[in-house]
Amino acid sequence: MTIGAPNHNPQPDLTLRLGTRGSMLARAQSGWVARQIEARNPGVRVELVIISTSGDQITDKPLHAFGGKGLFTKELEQALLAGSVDFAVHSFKDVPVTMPLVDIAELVIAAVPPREDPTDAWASLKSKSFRDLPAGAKVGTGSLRRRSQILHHRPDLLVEPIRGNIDTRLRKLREGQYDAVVLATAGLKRGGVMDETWMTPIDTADMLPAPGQGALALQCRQDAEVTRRILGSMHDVATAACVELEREIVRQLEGDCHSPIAALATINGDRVLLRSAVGGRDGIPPVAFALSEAPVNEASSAVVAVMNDLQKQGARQRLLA
Ligand SMILES: NCc1[nH]cc(CCC(=O)O)c1CC(=O)O
Repeated sequence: MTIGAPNHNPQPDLTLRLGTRGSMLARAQSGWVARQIEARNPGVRVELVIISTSGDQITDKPLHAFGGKGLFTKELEQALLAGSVDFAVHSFKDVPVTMPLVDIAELVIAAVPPREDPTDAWASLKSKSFRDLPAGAKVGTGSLRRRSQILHHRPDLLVEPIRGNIDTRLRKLREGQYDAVVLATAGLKRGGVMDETWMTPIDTADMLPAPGQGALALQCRQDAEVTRRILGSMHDVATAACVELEREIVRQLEGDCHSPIAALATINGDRVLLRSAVGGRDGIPPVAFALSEAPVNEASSAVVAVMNDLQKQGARQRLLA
C-alpha cells in the first residue's frame, strides 16, 4: 500500500437482510450462515430479520395432519418476493421437492452450504439406542419416516407424536413425558445443545435420515445478481449433488416432506453411495430398503437402481395403500 493512500475496502460496504424463522434452530443456522458469508466476503454485513411461519404458529398438531407444502418456507418466500429481505436460509429437508413451484419461479436456490451431520440422534435419559428400551416404552416423534424405521426394528415400542421446536421436545423428554425422542443431529449441533452424555447419533445402518437432512438452502430472487454472487461463496458442489439425488427419490415416489421416505447420498472419492428406506402409509412398518453405488459422474444411474429395487418391494403402493 502507498503511504498516505486511503485504506478502503476493495468492495463497497453492503448489508444483506437475511430472512429467518424465529426458532432457536433457525436463528442458529442463520447466524452460522451470516458469519460464514461475512468471513468470505469482506465489506459485506448480514443482518437477521425474524419472520414467523405457519409451521411455527400451529404447534398442537402433527405436521402431516394439517399438511400442505412449505409450511416452514412460504412466509419467507413471500418476504423475498416483496423485497423485505434479500435472502432466506431454509433447512433443506423442509423445502418442497417440487420447488421451484410455478408461482415462485422468480426465486432460486443460489447456494447449498457444506452439510452438517445428516444423521438422526437418539435422545434419552435412560437408553443409548432403541435397542435398550423395554417393551411398551414411549418414543416421541411426529415424523412418519422415523416412526416406520423405529417400529421396523422395535414393533413393541409405542411411537407417539410430539410437536414443538427442539427446546420444547427436549423439555418434554426431561419432564418424563417420553422415554426417548428422535431429533436431527444437525439441529442439535448447530443449535449448540448436543449433549453426548444423553444424545447419541443413530448409525445410518439403523436409521436413514430425511432427504436433505443436515443441509441448508440459501434462497434469493432470481434477478438479484449481487446477492447471488455473494451467496455463491457458500456453495458446496458435493452437498448439492447428494441432496439432489435424495430429493429425486422423493419426486419419483411422488412423496413430499411428510412421507415416510428416507434417503441419504454420500460421496467417497469418485463414487457415490445412495441409500433409501420407505415405510408404509401412516408410518407403518416394514420398511423397504435399497442401496446402489455409482461413479459420481453417473450418479443418476444410482437413482434408477434404487428406484427399481424399491418398486420391486412395492414401495409406491405401500405409500398410498
Ligand atoms: N422438520 C423440522 C426440522 N427441520 C430441520 C431440522 C433439523 C436440521 C436439519 O435437519 O437440517 C428439524 C428438526 C428435527 O428434525 O429435529
